[in-house]
Amino acid sequence: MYRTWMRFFSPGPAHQRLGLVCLGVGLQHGALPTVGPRTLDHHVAVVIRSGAGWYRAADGRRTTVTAPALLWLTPGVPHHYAPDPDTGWDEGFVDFTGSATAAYRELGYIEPDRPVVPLSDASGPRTVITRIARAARRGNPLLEVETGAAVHELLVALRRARADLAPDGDQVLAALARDACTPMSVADHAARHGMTTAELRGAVRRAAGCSPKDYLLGIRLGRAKELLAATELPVAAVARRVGYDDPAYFSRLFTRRVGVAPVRFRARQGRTVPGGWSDRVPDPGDPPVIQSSDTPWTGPAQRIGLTLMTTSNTGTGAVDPDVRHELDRLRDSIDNIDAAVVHMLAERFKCTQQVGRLKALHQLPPADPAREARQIDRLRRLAENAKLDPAFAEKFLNFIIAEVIRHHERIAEDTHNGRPTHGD
Ligand SMILES: C=C(O[C@@H]1C=C(C(=O)O)C=C[C@H]1O)C(=O)O
Repeated sequence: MYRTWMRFFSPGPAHQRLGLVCLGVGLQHGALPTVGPRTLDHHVAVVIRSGAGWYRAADGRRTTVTAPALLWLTPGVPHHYAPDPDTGWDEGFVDFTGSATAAYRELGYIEPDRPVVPLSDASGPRTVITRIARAARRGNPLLEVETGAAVHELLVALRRARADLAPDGDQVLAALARDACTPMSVADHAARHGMTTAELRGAVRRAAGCSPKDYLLGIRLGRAKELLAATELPVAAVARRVGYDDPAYFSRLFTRRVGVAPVRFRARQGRTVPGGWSDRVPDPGDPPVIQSSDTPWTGPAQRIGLTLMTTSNTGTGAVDPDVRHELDRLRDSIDNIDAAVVHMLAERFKCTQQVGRLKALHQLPPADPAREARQIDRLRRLAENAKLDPAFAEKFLNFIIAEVIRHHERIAEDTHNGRPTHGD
């Protein structure tokens, strides 16, 4: 016994030019009949979320398939598979084609040589397949574009769910991303992970589909674009902030990859920022949010029906007195801790102001990315030991350091212009 549901579509030439089109989607479970041997002219991702079965390749080799798993059916590659008749399996499949599949192969998202891919969890890909199935309803005027866009998402979800790539590669990438803007070389990064450069290259290629150099360049240029668009820092300062001592070299790299020079990129981004340009370095991991305030806010969000919470929802209403007591007790401690945090921060800023004045006097740059990288490393370790989220600790330190650097830049400016420095 089995149950099956499927839909097929025939996108026209304009949709084909999008680069990726969905040709069909299906959801089925039970002891499904054997598929093949057959060969297709397009791609199919078969995501098996429960059950077991087998897959036989063209050379006759048989592989056991245990959920959660992915079967790749790729053009021109013969395949033959079925669930075990006793257990059956539960699968979702998506048929697709298009010129973009070549790039996905190059990036390692589709591997025709590895038709059976163990997944660590099928729920992410399955959610996307269900969305495609919903978009496939008859009469949906956006069907082709909506399902095509979802195939891109499916490829990302499958890549993320692959059991073989999980923690190691991700950890290496996370560490590279964290230190991407320090002047560390690829060899330095490899050494930090106890790897040879070749091993690092292999790990990054498997995890991100590109070389470490390319991966670091992508992050550095992204950060540089943010600084160019959101601050007035001179290009040389932007170059330094993202790890290049030589601004001319930075400009050449930027121009080659982005297609326009940094100054030109900034000019093109030129737009009116409410409240003017900011000299604060925005933290990409912590985008600005609209704060709630005591005065009712009458901005566009309200005009579209968004209301911000402006009062405490644990006020004087009907709360059990014991709960109220416990809440008050905890909040007393929170208030004390907040006071200590403020006092400690004030002391820290007193020290950093002195560092700023020393730097200005001796013409040292306001920021020291290598020192920051060491501090972040240390703080993450401390956070881990203290059972605090290391990513949060890193964000918190970055937030403080950004403010310190802003002070240092101001002190340097004041010193060079002969003005008395701030904070005296
Ligand atoms: C305070 C300094 O200046 C900057 C601010 C830092 C901080 O707040 O800890 C660290 C490194 C510098 O980018 C310093 O160089 O020590």
